[in-house]
Amino acid sequence: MLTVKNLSYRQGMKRILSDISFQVETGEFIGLLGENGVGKTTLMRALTGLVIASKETQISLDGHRDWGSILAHTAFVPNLNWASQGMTIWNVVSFYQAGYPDFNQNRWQEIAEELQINSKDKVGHLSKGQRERLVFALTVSRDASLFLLDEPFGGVDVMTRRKLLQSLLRWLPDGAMVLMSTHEISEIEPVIDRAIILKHGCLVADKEIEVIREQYQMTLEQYFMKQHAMNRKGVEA
Ligand SMILES: Nc1ncnc2c1ncn2[C@@H]1O[C@H](COP(=O)(O)OP(=O)(O)OP(=O)(O)O)[C@@H](O)[C@H]1O
Repeated sequence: MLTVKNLSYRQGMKRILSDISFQVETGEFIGLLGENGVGKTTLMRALTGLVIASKETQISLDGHRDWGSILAHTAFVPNLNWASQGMTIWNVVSFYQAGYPDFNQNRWQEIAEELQINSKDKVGHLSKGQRERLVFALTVSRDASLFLLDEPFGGVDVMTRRKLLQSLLRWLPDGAMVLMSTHEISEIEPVIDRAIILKHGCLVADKEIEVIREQYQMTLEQYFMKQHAMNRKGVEA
């Protein structure tokens, strides 16, 4: 289980994340939604210690509170900036494999084949979409407990995106927790269990999809638009 309590983050004078608390149960797939700049990426970076959250913040993953254990069980590839342009994908994978003992070679091969990732290609020669596919494949190839997927399919064409979402459920290890940010709300709806919505750096909604559909009789997109229309006091603006 992932528990996040009172997560806040400031950059200089600017408050980016304010007092965010939520839990992810074992096996849950969470959609992290919000407009551009609300703090989705920053939240994921804070969960991996890449940005230092305020001292009140408490994060625990499967009972672990120290960063060493949290990172060992969390799969997150924020970007490929660490790889030099001249490295081949094969080099990148070897590097990654050496750094993560839970790297699942069989899964990597299956994903790489499905995504038509050619291990001989150089990182510097990849298109935006191809880089995203590689980041996605590296992330999902780990036998981690928590998977942080930050807009994994932004530059990927719509047909591949849909196929990947379905395959993702098959590829993930049993009991895996997923936090995935996306702007493709209707595409993510069929696969997620719960939606967390951020607005102005605050968590404004944390709802199960079943509740949104059955109790509120809304699609996720309708629910998202409704949250978007609310002002800070929870009244429709
Ligand atoms: N490198 C940076 N330098 C300064 N401010 C930044 C930087 N990166 C992000 N921010 C600020 O942090 C806030 C949150 O950004 P973040 O990237 O987490 O948002 P996001 O919800 O992931 O956005 P998007 O949907 O556009 O990817 C933004 O409003 C931005 O002003």
